Amino acid sequence: MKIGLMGAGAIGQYLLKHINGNRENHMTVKSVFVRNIEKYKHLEETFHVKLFTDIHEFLESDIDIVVEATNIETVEQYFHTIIKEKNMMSISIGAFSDDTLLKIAQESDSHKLYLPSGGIGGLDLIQNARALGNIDTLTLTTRKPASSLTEEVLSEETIIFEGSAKDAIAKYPKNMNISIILSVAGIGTENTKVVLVADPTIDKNIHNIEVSGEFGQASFTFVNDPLKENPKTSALAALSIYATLERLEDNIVIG
Ligand SMILES: NC(=O)C1=CN([C@@H]2O[C@H](COP(=O)(O)OP(=O)(O)OC[C@H]3O[C@@H](n4cnc5c(N)ncnc54)[C@H](O)[C@@H]3O)[C@@H](O)[C@H]2O)C=CC1
Ligand SMILES: O=C([O-])CC(=O)C(=O)O
Repeated sequence: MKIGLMGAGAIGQYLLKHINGNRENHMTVKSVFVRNIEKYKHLEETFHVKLFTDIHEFLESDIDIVVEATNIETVEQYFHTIIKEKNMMSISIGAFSDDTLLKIAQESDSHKLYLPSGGIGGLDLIQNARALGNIDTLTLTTRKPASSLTEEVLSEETIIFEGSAKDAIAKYPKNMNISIILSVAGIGTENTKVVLVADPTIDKNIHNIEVSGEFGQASFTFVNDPLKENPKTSALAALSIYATLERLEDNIVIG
């Protein structure tokens, strides 16, 4: 599988290292879309990729799928163009917090949109639970190191947000993408409740999901190590892209 990567930040460089640095898998990043060629020039030699700043040239390059690891605005800017030309995997899930882009993807008869689970898991259960029955409540409680959420110096854990996933992503676009994948898998952004806690005593990103409905009830807790290049981002988010890409080529589908 030939990959076109958008973004060469923490997740992007993790993917370059683990995909192009591993001869065992059947994936290669061929093209990388960046804003500043000079800044990332070194990647061309290290990972044998070609850098692009023009979206059309990037999409016309020798790639099968676009993997996005930039930010919500970039997805909003380029999604329409990309999905006409290629399959896309996107991790800046906040871009799908209203139905606009999801509808376009749903109606596309030529290309698919893949949304990896990112910093959480359990989305198979959530989708199963809502398939033929109701989900009554769905709540995400996220606890992150205070410094990744606020510039204020906090001496104790503080709830900095409580409300819907829709409002959570608007206020914390770099920290609440998981609230949107959870909503999309479950009962929508207005019905999914979020509590966000800034905790000065922890160095992990901890996510707790509580769900109840006709199926019964479930709770999950994820205690994630952050990526050292970007402590806002859990290593699991980068892994979820890598593993979702791998599964695309598998004959056995689990979950
Ligand atoms: N769904 C999930 O569970 C998670 C999603 N994320 C999201 O994943 C995305 C990437 O995260 P990180 O790699 O940690 O962020 P990062 O800030 O380390 O890297 C983002 C990179 O994108 C580049 N970029 C920005 N605009 C661009 C454009 N128009 N064209 C090309 N490149 C552009 C930036 O220069 C930067 O190098 C963010 O949107 C983040 O919020 C992060 C963690 C979990
Ligand atoms: O990586 C994480 O733990 C979650 C995150 O930042 C997000 O959802 O935006």
